[in-house]
Amino acid sequence: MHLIETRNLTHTYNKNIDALKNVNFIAGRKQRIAIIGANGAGKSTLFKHFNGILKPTSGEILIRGEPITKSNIKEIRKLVGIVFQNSDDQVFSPTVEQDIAFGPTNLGLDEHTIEHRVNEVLRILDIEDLRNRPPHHLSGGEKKRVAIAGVLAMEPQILILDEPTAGLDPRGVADLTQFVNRLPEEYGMTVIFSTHHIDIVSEIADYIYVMDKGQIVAQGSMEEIFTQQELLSDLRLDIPVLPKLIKNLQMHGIDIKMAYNYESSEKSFLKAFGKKYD
Ligand SMILES: Nc1ncnc2c1ncn2[C@@H]1O[C@H](COP(=O)(O)OP(=O)(O)OP(=O)(O)O)[C@@H](O)[C@H]1O
Repeated sequence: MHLIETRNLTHTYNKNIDALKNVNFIAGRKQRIAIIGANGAGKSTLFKHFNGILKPTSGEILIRGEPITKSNIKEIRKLVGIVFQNSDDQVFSPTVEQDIAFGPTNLGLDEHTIEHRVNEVLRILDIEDLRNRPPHHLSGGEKKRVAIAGVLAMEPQILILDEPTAGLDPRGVADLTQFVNRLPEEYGMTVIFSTHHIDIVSEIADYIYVMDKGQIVAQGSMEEIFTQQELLSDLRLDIPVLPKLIKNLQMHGIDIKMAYNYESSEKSFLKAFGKKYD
């Protein structure tokens, strides 16, 4: 049984905008899945089906093998946490601490557990210094971290991040990359994220879906996706800078092994230049 499965999921807005067309998507335990696609491809619409915010026009969405119904929607929202693109809509309490406590409080947890969870996510996201600040006065990147903390405090099994790096500074992007990479092993979570920041895809994802005009047009490992440069370019997408550079070097006759993320590229470069990697 898959954690999330969609079968020919189709969504039409206002009876005339086909935002999703026959989408077949699968997410398993402890996966890190990237969904890439140009503006309007349907990424956010797909996410809104994962916890029942939207209902399919046709087709199915199954969470742990079951369709979303009135009787299980509360349980499903505990299981699937979504951080939306616009963090403004997700932070609203007088202080950051209260804001993060909102979800766990709604789950009916006791005070001690709530306090523990709030402290834990403030630490994980390195925002302890924001604890007593009003969230609506925070910067965009700070708000984003608070929004992620609020969802994480509910300890979802599946974390959905809609463009998580939008508005983050370079250090924020690096921190987020590191943080997301730890979630599957340390917390057993599955992470599904969309992004226009292609270089983080190669640092985080172990599986990629490519969307265009409401459809999944390609899916696979980094190697399977990033070797399709022409398709990506036709869809207004790109490949990460490191494999692009390595490919150019190979075309200039340099004997260097293809790699996709920073760590494996470093190994490839050191080997190509006759240096030992330790
Ligand atoms: N509430 C809505 N009502 C009508 N049309 C909508 C609504 N939300 C999205 N759409 C349309 O559905 C299509 C898919 O939009 P969606 O937001 O899912 O794309 P996206 O891939 O997340 O885009 P982006 O990268 O710009 O965030 C677009 O054509 C969009 O204009």
